[in-house]
Amino acid sequence: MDLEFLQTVDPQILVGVAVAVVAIGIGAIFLFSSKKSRGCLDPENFRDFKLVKRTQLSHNVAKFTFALPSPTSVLGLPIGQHISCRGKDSQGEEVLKPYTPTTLDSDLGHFELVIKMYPQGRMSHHFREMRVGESLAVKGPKVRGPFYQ
Ligand SMILES: Cc1cc2nc3c(=O)[nH]c(=O)nc-3n(C[C@H](O)[C@H](O)[C@H](O)COP(=O)(O)OP(=O)(O)OC[C@H]3O[C@@H](n4cnc5c(N)ncnc54)[C@H](O)[C@@H]3O)c2cc1C
Repeated sequence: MDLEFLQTVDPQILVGVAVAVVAIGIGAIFLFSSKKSRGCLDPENFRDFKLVKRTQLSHNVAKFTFALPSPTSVLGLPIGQHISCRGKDSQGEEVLKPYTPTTLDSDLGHFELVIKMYPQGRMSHHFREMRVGESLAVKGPKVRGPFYQ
């Protein structure tokens, strides 16, 4: 392509066109990102997610698939962060434990947890007893410092 004509154009006009192109690009990126779903989690309040599938992976590990509100919903958990799950232990006492979904926001409409269940584990009891159709109370993202306590 012959670009010689550019040498005849006023440099101020060229700068103006370049600024306009960059501004349109930034605007398009902003528009695209603001249209993305903001996710289904609330860091302050628990929300219920229905268990739609349970797959036993080994004698004490199972994959739990939970439905999001719509087939196009995303969980909205940033990579490296985790959720807080609420359940009841074998004594009926409330227990909260952190878990890291194995799905990403590229997985629409559902999220998965792979859970190892310990014989004496308090939250393990909750997951062991969970059946398809029941709901799990989840809040997040749960962010802590670099060291988990
Ligand atoms: C950031 C983060 C993310 C996590 N993500 C996951 C996840 O995706 N999937 C998952 O399965 N767990 C995950 N965990 C662990 C989870 O939070 C619980 O600690 C685990 O499920 C055990 O909880 P519990 O209440 O059943 O056992 P507890 O009641 O806390 O423990 C009771 C007994 O169970 C046994 N036990 C418990 N945990 C262990 C262990 N780690 N190793 C050996 N014995 C143990 C011990 O005998 C213990 O005395 C995560 C933890 C953190 C900090």
